[in-house]
Amino acid sequence: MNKTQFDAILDVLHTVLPFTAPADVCLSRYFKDHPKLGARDRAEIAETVFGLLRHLPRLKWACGDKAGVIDWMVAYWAAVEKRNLKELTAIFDARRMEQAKAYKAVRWDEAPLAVRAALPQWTVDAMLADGFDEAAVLETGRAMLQSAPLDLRANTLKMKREPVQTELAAQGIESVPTPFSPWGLRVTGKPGLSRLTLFKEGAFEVQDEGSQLLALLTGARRGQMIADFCAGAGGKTLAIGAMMQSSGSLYAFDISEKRLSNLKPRLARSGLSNVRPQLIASENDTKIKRLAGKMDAVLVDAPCSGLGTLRRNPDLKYRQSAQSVVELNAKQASILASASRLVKQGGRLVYATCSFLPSENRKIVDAFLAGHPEFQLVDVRELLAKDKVELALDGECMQLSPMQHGTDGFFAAVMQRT
Ligand SMILES: C[S@@+](CC[C@H](N)C(=O)[O-])C[C@H]1O[C@@H](n2cnc3c(N)ncnc32)[C@H](O)[C@@H]1O
Repeated sequence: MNKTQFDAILDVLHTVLPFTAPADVCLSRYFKDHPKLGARDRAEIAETVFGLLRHLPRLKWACGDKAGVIDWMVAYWAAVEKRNLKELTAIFDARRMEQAKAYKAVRWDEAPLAVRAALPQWTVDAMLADGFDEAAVLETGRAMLQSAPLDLRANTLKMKREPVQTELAAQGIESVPTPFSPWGLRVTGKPGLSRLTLFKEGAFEVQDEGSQLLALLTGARRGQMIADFCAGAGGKTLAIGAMMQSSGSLYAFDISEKRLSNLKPRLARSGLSNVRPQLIASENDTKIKRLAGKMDAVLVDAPCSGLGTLRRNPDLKYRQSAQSVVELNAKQASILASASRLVKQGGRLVYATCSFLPSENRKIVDAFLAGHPEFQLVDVRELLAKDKVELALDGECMQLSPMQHGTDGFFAAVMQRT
């Protein structure tokens, strides 16, 4: 740790901590504005900012009410990272060094549950209200403190998984097949991938294994009509398009013009020609009504709290609240009901989120099924077994977690129109 890195971390934290913009956006902007920072400085800055965000509830507890950003940084290095304090003498005065020594002796086991789980109180309250016990809160909170692996999805329209792995190895990038997704590779370390010709030519996309499994659950096949209702920048659209081998029609709906425009370069790389991006005003847009009853499968990757991605986006736990989850719940129910109208007789409806809160997941599905007896829940375990995916799951729906599956915390329920 040197003074340049320390000052940069402090600057970035001052822009991130009001939580008015995503931390990764603030960080990218900072690096763009400071092009002279070297790769090692950037890595140290990013790791410390994200580490501090992950552990913030603990740091606030350890430092007390009157503390500020520098106190949290001292506590982070001393009590969480347990750095050799000598490393910090170039930056901190004697008073701060005394503080650092005191933080080193913090007893986390004496802290309240939310602090031990490194989650804000509202998240813990929501989890307890949703049926989590204390052990599950702790296990989930702690699992979300790890950094996430780097997963790729081979674009089988262009190249199968094994040759992608071989080509990457030839470039010095090691990877292993992901345990569940038939298209996934888990890369060692965090090498830059966007400069590779293999990437530019569309042989792979970066995509968490859990996200790949959501696409798999649509059961998309050649020649079908499929809708990705909340397509965003198209992570799952691209996977579904490859399953369809670029045949049939794949509608990519979203209300965000910006996100859909981010899909365009990815689509160009992918080689897919069956995707129809469609900007809609809301889930009740007339474009939806015209396609009612026509789709073989509809994926609803609903807007959600994103709590299942805390390994990648630790600031989300401060940017969401009990109130925002309630608002999301109403949106999720409305989107699911509207999207369901697209599904044809015998067709499949997949409801998914990247959250671990049952209020955003199973409760939305149960309420939908209660009001739509023409849909039946399908056991995800049977579908996955047919695809030869051996995944330990507790029920008919898929709830993935970093601790059990090594993926982000995705949820999916599959329903069929009878
Ligand atoms: C979880 S993100 C989708 C991520 C995307 N499927 C992917 O794999 O990259 C949820 C998306 O829902 C979109 N959305 C929000 N409200 C919507 C609505 N009423 N109808 C359709 N999409 C909506 C958001 O713009 C956002 O892109």
